[in-house]
Amino acid sequence: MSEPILKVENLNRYFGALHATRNVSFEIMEGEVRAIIGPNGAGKSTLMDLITNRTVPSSGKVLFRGDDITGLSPDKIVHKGMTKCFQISKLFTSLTVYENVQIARIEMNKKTFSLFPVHDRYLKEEVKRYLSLVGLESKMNEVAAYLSYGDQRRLDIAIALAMDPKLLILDEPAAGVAREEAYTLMQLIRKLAEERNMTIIFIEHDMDIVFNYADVISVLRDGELIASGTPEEIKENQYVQEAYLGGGES
Ligand SMILES: Nc1ncnc2c1ncn2[C@@H]1O[C@H](COP(=O)(O)OP(=O)(O)OP(=O)(O)O)[C@@H](O)[C@H]1O
Repeated sequence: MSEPILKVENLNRYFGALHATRNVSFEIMEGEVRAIIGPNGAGKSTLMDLITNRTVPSSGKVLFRGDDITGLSPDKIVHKGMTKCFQISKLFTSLTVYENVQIARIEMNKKTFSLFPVHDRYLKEEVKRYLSLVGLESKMNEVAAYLSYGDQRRLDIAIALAMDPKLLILDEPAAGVAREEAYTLMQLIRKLAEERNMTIIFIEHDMDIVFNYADVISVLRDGELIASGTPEEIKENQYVQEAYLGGGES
């Protein structure tokens, strides 16, 4: 961890009269695993949509790897190295596991090396490599629709990895999977982050996952960033204690 890979400066977003993101500023260091927490409607998804420019900010800036990416198309942002998983599943459920990653990789290669088409054999090796990173190589010929939900999430991660992200944004990685599987997925995500020096931002409601797997936690309330710190620091935060840890109960 050295340089900030992402800087968010005074981001605001209004939906009519609703101030959904209030002057949010923060930095994320390269290689960091950052959790974003906050109650329903706090503005977590809106903030991620502003960072990936799926929602245009009312004011403020997003800097990624030193470049101002505010207003850049989501597609161009992916090619700069920022990918988001899980919000809208990109899986083609009637295709195989292999084909799903192959399509993502062909798309990525097309835009990156348009003058030099990638050789079939090389592409096959690449796809297998992404599948082995998430433990799905042995299931590569299975149809995506028939995978377990946990394996579909792994496939979603493999597709995201095929975009070669420097920053991977995950929307509730633990949602909808059994506790064991949630921990396994988070261990996988952390391992990938460490091995590939990838930065992770994840939105999560499950505090066990958040406190076990984040390096830094940011807390949103009513669109405002009210605290950022290590799990130990955030555990001491009065609002977090009251809202999440039962500290406010009499
Ligand atoms: N497109 C939109 N139009 C109008 N209001 C919106 C829109 N998107 C979000 N909002 C509002 O902005 C506020 C923040 O919503 P957001 O979905 O970002 O919260 P969240 O923290 O992600 O919530 P959750 O945990 O329930 O997903 C909410 O009051 C929501 O109703």
